[in-house]
Amino acid sequence: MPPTSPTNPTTPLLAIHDVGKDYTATVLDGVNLALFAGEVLALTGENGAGKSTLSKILCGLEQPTRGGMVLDGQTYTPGSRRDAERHGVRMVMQELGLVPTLTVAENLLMGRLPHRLGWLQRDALHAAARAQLAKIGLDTIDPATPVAQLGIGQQQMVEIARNLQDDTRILVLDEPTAMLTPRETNYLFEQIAHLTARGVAIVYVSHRLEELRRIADRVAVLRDGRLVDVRPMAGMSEDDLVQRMVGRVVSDLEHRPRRAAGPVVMSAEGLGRGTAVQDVSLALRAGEIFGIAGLVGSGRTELVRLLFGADRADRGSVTLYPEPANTERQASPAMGCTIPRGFASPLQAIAAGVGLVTEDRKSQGLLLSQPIRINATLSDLSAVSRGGWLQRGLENRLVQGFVRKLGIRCRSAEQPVGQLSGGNQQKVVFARWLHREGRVLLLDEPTRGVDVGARAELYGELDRMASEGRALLMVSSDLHELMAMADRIGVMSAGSLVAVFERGEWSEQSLLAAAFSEPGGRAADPTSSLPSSSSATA
Ligand SMILES: Nc1ncnc2c1ncn2[C@@H]1O[C@H](COP(=O)(O)OP(=O)(O)OP(=O)(O)O)[C@@H](O)[C@H]1O
Repeated sequence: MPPTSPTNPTTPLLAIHDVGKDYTATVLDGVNLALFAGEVLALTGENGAGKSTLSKILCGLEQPTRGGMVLDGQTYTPGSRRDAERHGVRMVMQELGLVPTLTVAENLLMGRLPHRLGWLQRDALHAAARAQLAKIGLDTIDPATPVAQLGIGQQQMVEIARNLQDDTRILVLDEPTAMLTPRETNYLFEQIAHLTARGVAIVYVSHRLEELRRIADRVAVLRDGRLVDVRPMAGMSEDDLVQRMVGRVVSDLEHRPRRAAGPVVMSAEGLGRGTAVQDVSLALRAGEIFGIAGLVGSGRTELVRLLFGADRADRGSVTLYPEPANTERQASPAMGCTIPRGFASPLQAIAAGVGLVTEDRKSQGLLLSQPIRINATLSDLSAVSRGGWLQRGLENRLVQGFVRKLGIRCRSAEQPVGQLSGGNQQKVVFARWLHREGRVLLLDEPTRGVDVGARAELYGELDRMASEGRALLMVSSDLHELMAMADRIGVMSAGSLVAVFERGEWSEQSLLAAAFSEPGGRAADPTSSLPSSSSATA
């Protein structure tokens, strides 16, 4: 039963009739869906199932090829985002729409800035902004702060606050918590409860099933552009949800047995940059996954960037250890090569066998207008050439293998990457590193936006890489994922590595407590038992 609306309990606020969308292929077909005032409707499905396309049609960013919509009894054909907003239909997209150089207040009230005799009324502006921020528990943010100075989680919250207007009737949230801390997520959920009590309908798009179960009244599942199920959330388990999404049982988070760690491959000693990363020391061992937990803004991503040479450290060093002559997996006292302040550039890191997968697809250098084939093999042409000649057959076989293994949803390997859904683009980024010979792979939120079925495939690939003796470092906001996959978990807080737990030592609570702790509290020495190193300039 849909929840009752304050105005009318049975008539939908929005009715979607037989909506279809064709690009070069059909990506939505025959979608019929009713949205009721005051409900949270979860929209879920595998990567490429059509969730974003349907959301964009609701919000005027795309127009349907077939079918139509009725909003409150009136035909609804929004031709643009502005048009949809005039009808009270708003969307918080994954890509933030804020202007970084403007202040929080200016972003919040853009287009509605209070003026008097041509002068901007700053006091009125800040008062209005404060009221809007308070709605979402952001009372501590100064409305005069330029958005660029906020952390990414806070920016996401400002984006959400911007869309919480009094005239909002339908709010579409696309993966809204991807960047949020647990505390910010709670504020958001409280705000959603206020909105639904006022009769606002929420469409909530997410791959985070536990969130969907927590917040949604009903769930709609898309598969291959078709709506395969709409039902009340009450009584649905996560397994039920997964089975409806992918049509099979997926056990993505089985806990791995502890891996046998080999010698140290790479270490950091007192690595730091400004206050973002403060003197971090750690050692990555062949055959193990070292997890990094921490809140948004704790320095996790910055640490990975220093290890990869994407930013240059201003203190400390990185040491690389040669592969031991014997293949036995035991800590070897080999001499390492120490690089003061770490790699000078990503090219240097890649040449040394260090790779990076991040969830930030923009910085991955995906060539959006180029086919999947080119993007997947670009990072290592030697894998698809012989004697300096590109071997088309070899390339095709390799790429077909990735597409099959990772379930990349595409027409063919020749489809431009820019036409893929977000999660499928992420799989292409990952595919790049599957065939590369490398000793260390750094992963920053590698499964963000990736659906549950594909995530299981990625976990299998990480297992394989570890068993082949690669050292993996994996940053993740998903503690369950880290606890299932990692052999050790380091926790960052305020730029410092404040604790390192061995498998079997941690609990969700202890990891969270460390993430919220002040640096200088509990600390472990993660470099104990490091082999010796000699200083050298790379
Ligand atoms: N501009 C476009 N041109 C061609 N195909 C497109 C375009 N935009 C999206 N598609 C295709 O439409 C399908 C649905 O994509 P959509 O982004 O709606 O999926 P999604 O369910 O939101 O996926 P994800 O979970 O990865 O975000 C995909 O196969 C995608 O490749």
